[in-house]
Amino acid sequence: MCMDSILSPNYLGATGSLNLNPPRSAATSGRKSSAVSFGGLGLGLAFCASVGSSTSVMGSTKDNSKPKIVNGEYGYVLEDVPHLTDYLPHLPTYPNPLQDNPAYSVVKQYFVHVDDTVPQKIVVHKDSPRGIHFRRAGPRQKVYFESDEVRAGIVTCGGLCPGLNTVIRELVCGLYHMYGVKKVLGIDGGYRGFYARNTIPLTPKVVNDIHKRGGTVLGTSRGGHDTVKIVDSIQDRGINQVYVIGGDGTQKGVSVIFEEVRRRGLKVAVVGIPKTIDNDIPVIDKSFGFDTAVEEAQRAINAAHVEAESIENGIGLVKLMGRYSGFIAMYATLASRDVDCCLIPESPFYLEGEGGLFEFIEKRLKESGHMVIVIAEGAAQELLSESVHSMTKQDASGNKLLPDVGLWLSQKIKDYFSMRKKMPINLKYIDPTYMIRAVPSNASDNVYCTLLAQSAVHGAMAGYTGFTSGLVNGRQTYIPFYRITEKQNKVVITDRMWARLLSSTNQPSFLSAKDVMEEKKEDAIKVKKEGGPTSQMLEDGNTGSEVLSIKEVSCK
Ligand SMILES: Nc1ncnc2c1ncn2[C@@H]1O[C@H](COP(=O)(O)OP(=O)(O)O)[C@@H](O)[C@H]1O
Ligand SMILES: O=P(O)(O)OC[C@H]1O[C@](O)(COP(=O)(O)O)[C@@H](O)[C@@H]1O
Ligand SMILES: [Mg+2]
Repeated sequence: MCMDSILSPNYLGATGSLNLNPPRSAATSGRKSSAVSFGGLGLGLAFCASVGSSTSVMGSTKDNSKPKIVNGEYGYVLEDVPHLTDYLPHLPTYPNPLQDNPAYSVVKQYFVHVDDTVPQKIVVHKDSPRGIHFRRAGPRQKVYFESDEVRAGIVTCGGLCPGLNTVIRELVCGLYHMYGVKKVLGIDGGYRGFYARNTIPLTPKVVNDIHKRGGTVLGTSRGGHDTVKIVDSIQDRGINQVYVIGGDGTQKGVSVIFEEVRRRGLKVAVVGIPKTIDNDIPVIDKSFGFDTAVEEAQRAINAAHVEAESIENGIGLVKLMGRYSGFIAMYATLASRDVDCCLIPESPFYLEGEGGLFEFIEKRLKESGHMVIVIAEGAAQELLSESVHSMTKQDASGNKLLPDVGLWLSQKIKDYFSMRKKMPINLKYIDPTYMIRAVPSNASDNVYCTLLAQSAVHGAMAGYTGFTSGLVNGRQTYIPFYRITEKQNKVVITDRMWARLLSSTNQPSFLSAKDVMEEKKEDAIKVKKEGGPTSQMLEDGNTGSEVLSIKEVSCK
């Protein structure tokens, strides 16, 4: 693939008329901005806006980096996303080119109404407040970029995930075909590619077939996030729309890039697209590639089952990804029905004694002569640290490197049954870790990636910035970065989904009744304090459909 020179930045912008992002020498700390403006956004809600923060662009002390919260009646809250006009109030607008596009112009109400928002909670009680809402994604009547003014940059960061190439493809094609944007650059090899590599020119022709391949054609990396160098590069290359595809770490990175872009007063829309095989990003219904990963995991589970049932006292042990969240293991188990026991980081277990794992294995082997165990990579870490001498190592992004729980558990099971119980077992350990994330995305993930990418493009063209494009309750939305980065999404083991898993595998919960009661009591206290509904899931509000949603509302 041919490379664009690192030394040939385009400072001028194709229109040559209004250049808001001149080279760095001219773009020092002082730059214009004043009051936060909702003018261009048509925020016609009769609500009070509480906006604030503290940039000092062009000497203005107007506070505009705090959350944009709009309060309405009956407890309605809009957690809005920033807009370029928050700090560049006099930007010109242009009619959306889609209005002349025959494919779209026939669609009734194609443009999203300015007041459309999506509730985070869809299960409510008679008296509960309307709660948090996010801005609905989609094309707007007016855009803040002319087609030939746009120079977009796309980067993929962190671990691989099925669908990365589809998102890249649909960003390029969406920009090109919907908005006539011809200049799109791929950043090579993650964040550090902004300042250490040449860019890769992307056109619909170049990306035409990439969705059929796993991985990312742009390459990826961990570490290397240097905010100043990245924003210098954005400025030097004349990039004015940045699309960053990545997980929790990446979204933290893009949020500081956005802050720096705003501090410098640049007309640059900064957009995150959530990627994580572990599904550990909060708020969104699920992350792209997750379904594909769960589907691919079935192959490993099937193999483990075939091996286990073909031999006396056969045990198939499968390790699946999930550093802190056991979603892949949980959904792969629920989908398979061949799994006898699923072990995840959120549900601590113990090996020996009454109600422990060994007792359950013995029981299952006696009942059916074989069993399949699925374990998430982050499970049992507290047990491992007791018995494995492990130095705490980190990857380049600062993520803790975990010792192999699958190998550890295999050894423990073998030692216990063969040496101590004198009960011969045949254990086969399968580790499909990288196989489930290196595959191309399946059909439904491809559709999901397309919607995410197109929503991101519509948002940037409409001047929104500092947002992550995400699916909430089945609707595409724009979510402020802080909502995505503030916590990790985890399986809630006191929720119905985990209960369903337990009733499907009939494994022990490894929780004594006392523990469950205590957890419920803590939940009740929290609810009382916060005045919210009855579970963490209700607070998160991720409901979706019974089958499709990852995080489910439950009433305890
Ligand atoms: N707190 C942070 N602030 C800024 N950049 C970060 C932060 N955490 C991670 N990053 C950067 O984000 C990129 C991806 O992070 P990583 O944790 O490896 O993967 P993921 O985004 O998939 O979780 C890396 O280049 C890393 O340097
Ligand atoms: O070997 P690598 O590339 O560091 O990836 C391993 C890790 O990537 C993950 O899939 C998650 O990574 P991300 O946070 O980058 O999505 C973990 O489950 C796993 O521990
Ligand atoms: Mg991560």
